[in-house]
Amino acid sequence: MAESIVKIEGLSHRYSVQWAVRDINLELNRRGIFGLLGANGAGKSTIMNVVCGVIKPTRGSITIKGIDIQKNPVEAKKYMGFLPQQPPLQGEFNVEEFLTYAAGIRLMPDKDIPAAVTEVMEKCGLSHMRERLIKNLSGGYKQRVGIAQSIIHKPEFVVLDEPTNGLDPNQILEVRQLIREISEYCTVILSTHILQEVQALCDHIWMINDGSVVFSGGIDEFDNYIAPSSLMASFLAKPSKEELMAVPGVTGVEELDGTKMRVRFTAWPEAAEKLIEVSQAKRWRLVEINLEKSSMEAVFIELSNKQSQS
Ligand SMILES: Nc1ncnc2c1ncn2[C@@H]1O[C@H](COP(=O)(O)OP(=O)(O)OP(=O)(O)O)[C@@H](O)[C@H]1O
Repeated sequence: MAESIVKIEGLSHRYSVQWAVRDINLELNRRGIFGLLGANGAGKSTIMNVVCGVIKPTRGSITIKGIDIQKNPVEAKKYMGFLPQQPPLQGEFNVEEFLTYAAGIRLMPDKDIPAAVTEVMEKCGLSHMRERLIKNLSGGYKQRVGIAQSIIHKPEFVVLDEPTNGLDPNQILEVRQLIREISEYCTVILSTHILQEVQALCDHIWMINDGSVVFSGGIDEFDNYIAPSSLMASFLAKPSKEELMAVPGVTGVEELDGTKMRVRFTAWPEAAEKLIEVSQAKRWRLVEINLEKSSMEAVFIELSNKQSQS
């Protein structure tokens, strides 16, 4: 197995008496965009802040490239970048000055800073804004600067907390494209409560609910998390509702337009197989059959009601 880039073991954190996250175990050892998905208050920011060394966990350990962030934070932080929910920008600086300052904070050698600033401004589409005061930038450009400061030192991985929050639709698309480009040379962990965001960007989802991981898997697995329970069938010799209800496993029938019927069932795929078999035997002339999958929103709601790791 490849060397782990980030390893979270037994992470639990409480702010006062209440646990914000409990017993989180995650490991990342490849490039890609990993989504940390969860409703507001699920615990995403707490996990991100702990992973980035901003807060010390009540329990558990985090290593970055094998380096313990609590024991050796300066060394561990060389390998990571972080864009918090509120980007740490300085409005009175222009873009170039701010990125130079950010590179200094990252302890980059002085001689390497000008070239790194030029490179990151190019990567993030900021070169033409280099002299613009940050306070005068649009939301989308401010977010680009926030992302630029997180990757200026060429980290192995970068953590982006709600990176498209508050942006307009065009800015969202531009920032997503930038994140895709960054993921070609850097592992990205992205926190969001927006399903379309994970769908558009992520290879892998961890869903957090009430401080625990309730799902870990690919987008397709997430999409197929709820077993289908209805299908749409089109018959040229349409049977009656009663005839369809008599097919073993069918629990409900709804007439739709023209030749179409919606058929609900309990067991997948047995009920659908049985429906095809009976259709042939009774010459209902079944010409189309489509499974009706649950929406990602339905999966999100189902997982939001789940309590612990699967
Ligand atoms: N500084 C704090 N003091 C006390 N409780 C906190 C603090 N920060 C977060 N919490 C609580 O911890 C839980 C997890 O919060 P967290 O901010 O990690 O969730 P989140 O998934 O990032 O939510 P959001 O998407 O709204 O930022 C919530 O119940 C929140 O109220």
